[in-house]
Amino acid sequence: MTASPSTLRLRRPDDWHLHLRDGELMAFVLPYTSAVYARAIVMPNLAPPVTTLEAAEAYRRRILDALPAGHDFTPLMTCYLNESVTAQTLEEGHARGLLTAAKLYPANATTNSAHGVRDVKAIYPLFEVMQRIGMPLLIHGEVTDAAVDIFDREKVFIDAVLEDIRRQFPELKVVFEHITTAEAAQYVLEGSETLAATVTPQHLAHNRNDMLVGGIRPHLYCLPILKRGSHQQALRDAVASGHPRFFLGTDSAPHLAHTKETACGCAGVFNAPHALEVYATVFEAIGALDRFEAFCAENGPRFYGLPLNEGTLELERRPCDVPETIACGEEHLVPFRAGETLPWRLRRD
Ligand SMILES: NC(=O)N[C@@H](CC(=O)O)C(=O)O
Ligand SMILES: [Zn+2]
Ligand SMILES: [Zn+2]
Repeated sequence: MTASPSTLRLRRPDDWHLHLRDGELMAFVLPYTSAVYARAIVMPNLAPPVTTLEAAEAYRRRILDALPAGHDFTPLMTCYLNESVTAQTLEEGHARGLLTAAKLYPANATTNSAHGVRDVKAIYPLFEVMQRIGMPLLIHGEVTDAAVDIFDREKVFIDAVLEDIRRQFPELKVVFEHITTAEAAQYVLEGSETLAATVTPQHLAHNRNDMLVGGIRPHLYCLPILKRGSHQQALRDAVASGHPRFFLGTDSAPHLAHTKETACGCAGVFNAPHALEVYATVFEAIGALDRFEAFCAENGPRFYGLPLNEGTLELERRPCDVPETIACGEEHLVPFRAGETLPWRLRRD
């Protein structure tokens, strides 16, 4: 590959961490993802959360029914773990191909996680089953103790919770989702082949100064919260290394603008419209364009044990203007990088 190519052709990517929401908002945001990605791991933190096969099947059907004509997209469904979920649900859902993975949210760690897990050890019997059947465990890795500083919650989670899960269930596939710290990157780099991580475009492109210096930018507020620049650099180093167990997961998490631009704003970045262009910009900035396709389209399916996608897409070196806002019915959404011009543009035929 030349040092500064004018186009990037890559295998069609997948998004291994996505919030599609439900109802009208889901129908509105879905095409941004389904136009680009062949598959996405669909997060189950609806209200109420997806904890049964009936709920997962009905949600999957609603997503498929909302797909625009001509979009070739497969939603990979997940189950929200808590004390109400049965081993039978996971086994049967996985055997039927309905449930690809299950998600651990520590109770109250993030948006719609009030029904999450209070005592992780109480669901160890479910991990036992998942390990046996080869069903990946996806983790929002933050402790929620009031005494732990918000900037330390991911780092503390590793020793307080994750390390014991890894020791007790070494063959359980674990995805440490949306990692934000040097400690998490290091933990995955040193881990066995059953441990992987997703990395978002916002955590690669930004640090907490971007969110807080010169005014507070609520559209960069997400969880886990952006960390200091040295952590951003560690994430960049991890993906630049080409390590096969780091892969694309946008964590696109739409919230209507008025719920973010308020005294107590929601956490979540709506990045589905231009996540791929931002990832490309970061990979170029760190001199890792030769690792870009594997990050987007190979490492994820290999970890999950799924086939690589067949099609390709192309990014062109042409200015791409991101709108300030995107109207959504009477409301609006503010996309990631609103009002900016990105150096890469996805070719949309
Ligand atoms: N990332 C976020 O800040 N928010 C996500 C939840 C999550 O992924 O933790 C959401 O559902 O809004
Ligand atoms: Zn999360
Ligand atoms: Zn998320």
